[in-house]
Amino acid sequence: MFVPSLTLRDSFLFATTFGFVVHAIYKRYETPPSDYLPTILLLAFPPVVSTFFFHQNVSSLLISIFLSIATFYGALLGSIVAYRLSPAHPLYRYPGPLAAKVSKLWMMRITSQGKMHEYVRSLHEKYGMYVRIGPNEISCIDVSVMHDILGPNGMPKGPVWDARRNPLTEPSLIAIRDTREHSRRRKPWNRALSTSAVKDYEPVIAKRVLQLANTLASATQADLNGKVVWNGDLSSWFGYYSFDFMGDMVFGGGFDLMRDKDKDGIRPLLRARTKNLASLIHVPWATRFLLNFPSITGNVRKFREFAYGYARRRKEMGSSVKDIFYHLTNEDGSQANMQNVSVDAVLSSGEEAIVAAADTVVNTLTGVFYYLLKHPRELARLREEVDRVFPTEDALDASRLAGMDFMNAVINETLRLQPVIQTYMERAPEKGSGGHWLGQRFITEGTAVITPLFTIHRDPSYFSPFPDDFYPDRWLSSNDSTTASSDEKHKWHTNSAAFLPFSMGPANCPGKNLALIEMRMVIAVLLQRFEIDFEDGYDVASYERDLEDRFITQVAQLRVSLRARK
Ligand code: HEM
Repeated sequence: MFVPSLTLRDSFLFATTFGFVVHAIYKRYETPPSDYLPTILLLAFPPVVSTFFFHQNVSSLLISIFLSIATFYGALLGSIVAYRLSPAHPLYRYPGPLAAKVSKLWMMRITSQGKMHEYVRSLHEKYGMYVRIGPNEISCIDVSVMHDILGPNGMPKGPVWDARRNPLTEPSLIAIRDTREHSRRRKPWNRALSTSAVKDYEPVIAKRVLQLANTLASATQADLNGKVVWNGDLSSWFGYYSFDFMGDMVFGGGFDLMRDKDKDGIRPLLRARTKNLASLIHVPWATRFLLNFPSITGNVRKFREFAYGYARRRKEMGSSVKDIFYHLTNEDGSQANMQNVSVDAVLSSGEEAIVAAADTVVNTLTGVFYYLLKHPRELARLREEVDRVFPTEDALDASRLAGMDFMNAVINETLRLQPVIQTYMERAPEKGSGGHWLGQRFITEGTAVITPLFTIHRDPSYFSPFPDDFYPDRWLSSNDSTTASSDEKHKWHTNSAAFLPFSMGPANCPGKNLALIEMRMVIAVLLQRFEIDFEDGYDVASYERDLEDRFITQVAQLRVSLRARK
């Protein structure tokens, strides 16, 4: 067999050229590392071959290996960095931090610190409406193009969703990037969360809300001064409530956290899962590979097994009522378009429903009480509204609750300041489309765009004055897209087109109605039953300090003191 022999100089040239070629192949074909054969061929084969050539010139095998690896990977990484920073890159003109332009590892590091929302906001303050936050990713806060990004003629979901799905099973709705498949799988969700379906769920919500209020009332005890109080973390109790309700609606019951206090540790498990997945969003191509490491993604797998277990049980049990699972799985067989949905897809729907619904409601409810307790005047106004609308009976009538203007203003203002998805609502041009227009700007295929709500919702050009402060009044003027209140002291500017807590377009939140009913009932009934204050000694500043952006907002404790109202 002919074995070529190369000089030392040619060996360097060989390894360097291979580095450039492999970059070109990766750029063209985007081979993920989970495709093991191409990965081995591209990343291991060239250094092995060039080691052989180096060894023809250098007697030490170790030095040959070192020279080969350093030259090949040096050329590969150098080529990647040079391209990402060069005028040839389609995002060359977009400003942003150098490290972010070079590698996604930069944003991964920021995400791991839990303050991505604040960081992205600081970037927009420095660079403007459009910021390059990754080699192939921009962040956009230009409300005039939100329709082009999220709307019906916008773009499908972006690559972060590849990281939030199990690559070994069917993706759940939220992670489907193909527009047609998404629209097919979205139909049962629309049915399950339609106004008429949600009406059927109201008695279940009311039952769980009363259980929450009664459990807290019975937990109150006389303190040293003879006052009957309950001191504790309200956010945990919202977690118990929310899980119990979603357990009823998705799995036909089975969770009883309000009764048993999360003895199985479901909430900490979900929290750990959320944290693990958050950092992975920046390296979606590595998810399948990383899922093999229990230390990195053990919680992801464990939560999935837990949710799949309940979903399987619910599927075998069948339903006695039309709950969410009934609609999602086409239990009555009435939907022809659902006949081909696999068991895997059904099970992942169960997991998705819990994840999408539980944490979102918990964090928003906790935020509402945090802001109300910080603003006792607004708390008193809301209590007055509740007492006026429900003077004698429990506040459980969803249609009257929906008509309470100040209640809605308080919820809106909380969702403005503390959106559930703070940063990563991401979209990317459809595969094969070549790109997409955002107004006058063309975004090439391969670029992803995020619309960071935390930044948009606090932008003074959309919400003023005091965009960082809690002022429910800004929502009380007319419903025009840009409004100013007649309040003499403050002229409010509220651009409702910039208010997107439930997103917009074909992938917006189908659970909005359900979430609002759940939240209004809890808020109203707790205000009817209890006087509420921060617990003595609670460090109020810790709430915002400890709040984290883990793709989904994560709130820490909210320690309060409850006293039964006379
Ligand atoms: C305060 C409560 C909630 C907020 C603020 C919220 C917010 C959101 C947002 C912003 C999205 C879209 C993300 C994007 O555009 O990329 C979304 C999607 C979704 N939400 Fe919610 N959500 C809440 C509660 C719920 C509830 C109670 C459910 C019911 C089960 C639910 C189910 C879903 C589903 C299934 C999706 C995926 C939709 C799709 O991909 O087509 N959410 N949510």
